[in-house]
Amino acid sequence: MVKPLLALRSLDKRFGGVHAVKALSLDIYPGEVVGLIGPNGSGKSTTVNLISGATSPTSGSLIFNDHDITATSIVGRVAAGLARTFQTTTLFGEFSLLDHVALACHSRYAQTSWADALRRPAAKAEFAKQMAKAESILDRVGLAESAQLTGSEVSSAQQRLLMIATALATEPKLLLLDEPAAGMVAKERAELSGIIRGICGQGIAVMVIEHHMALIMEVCERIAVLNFGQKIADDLPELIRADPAVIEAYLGASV
Ligand SMILES: Nc1ncnc2c1ncn2[C@@H]1O[C@H](COP(=O)(O)OP(=O)(O)OP(=O)(O)O)[C@@H](O)[C@H]1O
Repeated sequence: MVKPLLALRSLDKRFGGVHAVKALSLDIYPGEVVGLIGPNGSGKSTTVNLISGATSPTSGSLIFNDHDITATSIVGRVAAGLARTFQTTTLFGEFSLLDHVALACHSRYAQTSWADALRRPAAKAEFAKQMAKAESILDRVGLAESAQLTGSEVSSAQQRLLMIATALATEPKLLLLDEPAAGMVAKERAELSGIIRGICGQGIAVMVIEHHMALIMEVCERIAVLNFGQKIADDLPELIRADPAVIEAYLGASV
């Protein structure tokens, strides 16, 4: 039997009087694309923050790749193979797209700063390897032709793809995408769907939080639904679409 890559076990998060996430249990398996949907304020971002380590649970635990990561730092989680993007994009204005991804590749850099400073052959070889890796990642997200442009010279959709590229540079086993299609038009969303499929095709599990239902229904193999912090459904897209509780809480007449 395949073991889950990530297992959330009765996760609870309270912010003072606000009970943002309630006894959430959820499994994510290697290479699958799981959607997390729900109305505004239902706890989706808090869940991503709990998984990425940006916030700690009030109770409950997280198991990742057979290890309990409940108390593991963000850096430790990235090293273990967890990466995320954010609802808002953050860019270094003067950096090219290639620079952004190459910088993110440093999380897997095999040489020491001393070897770099002394320009040892092994450090030069590692640098060349990391630049080639950065170029290949930009190609995977359709940004190869824009590699030398700065972040401010590309469209907001391309900036969002760049955020995915920098997350991929950390070589994740699980990628969390927080509203990746925000601000994208139909053509850009279609490209994003293909990119997400390509990522999971390489064995990386993806969790997508997104309000754009057509994208979620098209790209996800499974969808979990939150309402008032509680999971109310976790099923195949076609069953989620027809689930009366989900329709009442969230979908309404939108699908
Ligand atoms: N740092 C915080 N301090 C206090 N309350 C918070 C904090 N973060 C989230 N909340 C509250 O927790 C609840 C869940 O918020 P969360 O942002 O996780 O929902 P969401 O489903 O991601 O919403 P949206 O779709 O609008 O982004 C909300 O009531 C929110 O106001």
